[in-house]
Amino acid sequence: MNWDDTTDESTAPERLVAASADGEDQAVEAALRPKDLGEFIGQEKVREQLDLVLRAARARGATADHVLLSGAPGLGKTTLSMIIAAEMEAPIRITSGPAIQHAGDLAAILSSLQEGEVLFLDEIHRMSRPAEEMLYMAMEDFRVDVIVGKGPGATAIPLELPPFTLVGATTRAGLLPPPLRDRFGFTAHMEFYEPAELQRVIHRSANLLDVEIGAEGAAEIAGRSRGTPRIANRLLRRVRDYAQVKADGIITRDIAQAALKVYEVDARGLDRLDRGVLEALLKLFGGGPVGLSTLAVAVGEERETVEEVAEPFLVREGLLARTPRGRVATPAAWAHLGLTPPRSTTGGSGQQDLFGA
Ligand SMILES: Nc1ncnc2c1ncn2[C@@H]1O[C@H](COP(=O)(O)OP(=O)(O)OP(=O)(O)O)[C@@H](O)[C@H]1O
Repeated sequence: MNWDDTTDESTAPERLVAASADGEDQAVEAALRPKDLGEFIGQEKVREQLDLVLRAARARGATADHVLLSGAPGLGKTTLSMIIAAEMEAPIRITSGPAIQHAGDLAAILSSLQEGEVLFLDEIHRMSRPAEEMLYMAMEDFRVDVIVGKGPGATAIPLELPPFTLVGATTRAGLLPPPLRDRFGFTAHMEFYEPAELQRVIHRSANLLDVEIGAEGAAEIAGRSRGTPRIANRLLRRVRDYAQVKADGIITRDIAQAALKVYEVDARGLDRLDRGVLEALLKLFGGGPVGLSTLAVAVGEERETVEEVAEPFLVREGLLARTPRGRVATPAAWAHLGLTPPRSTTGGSGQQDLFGA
């Protein structure tokens, strides 16, 4: 089982609230992708800046500058790369860092690009080192040196490339070596979406999927979508199923609530795993501090699952804090689970207070 919420796109997530794409998402997403910047919801600053970059390039009759998109999975990086190509009326080639293991793989792709083509390189931080170094020269001088032969007899044959636009995407901009980061003319950081923006995403998708949904139903789904359009679209599809089977197909607030109860996604977007971690922290350890390993044993999960899958969202939501003494629940966590903190627990800072230590 792989519940990786952050980087590994190769395995299907089994959680409804996972931000990475599963097989069904991939099939449906193509139909739901906004096709131009006007249709792209939210990310106002990124849209405005990108619009300027693309318009200016078009006016000059030039290829657009290389673009780096950073942000969590499911926020729209692939979608934006396709929009860049569409706005530049250019073809697009899509690949990913892990798919490029050798510099030769990259050379083959680069040398077959057409003039002005957009090359979308997802998970660019996972490319191999030699490929990365080849990319530096390709981005800057539109040239690569292809090495022919091995050992002392090896020779470098320079190969001219047509001008192209590289759109790199990464969930971890901090992992990119500065020489690579510096070669992008435009860098955009994508933020999590506000509930009102997700509501618009849901209405748009419902329209495309021919699903009837009220404003309150959309708000209910938006609030549980963890700031991520991909999750919003996935929850919408599951709620649609419920509405079809249990009601007249129309998504109201009551239907959305009842459906998401069945799927165990709570009002804040926490699923069974997230709630299990919080409940253990509160009920078994009085809100902490408790060590990660102990917490993991208590919920019957691997350390890594708790640390990498459940905790990032709990921390982002301000429900859990990682402190040097261990994991600690915040007052918001007690409130969310409807529990009363032990009297002497101030700000969730813990067991020590509780036992007068
Ligand atoms: N701003 C947006 N407006 C409307 N729909 C959006 C928006 N951003 C993303 N989506 C929808 O969310 C889904 C996921 O988007 P996309 O595949 O572009 O995310 P991503 O950031 O590339 O994810 P990953 O990093 O996992 O590849 C798509 O189906 C797309 O339709």
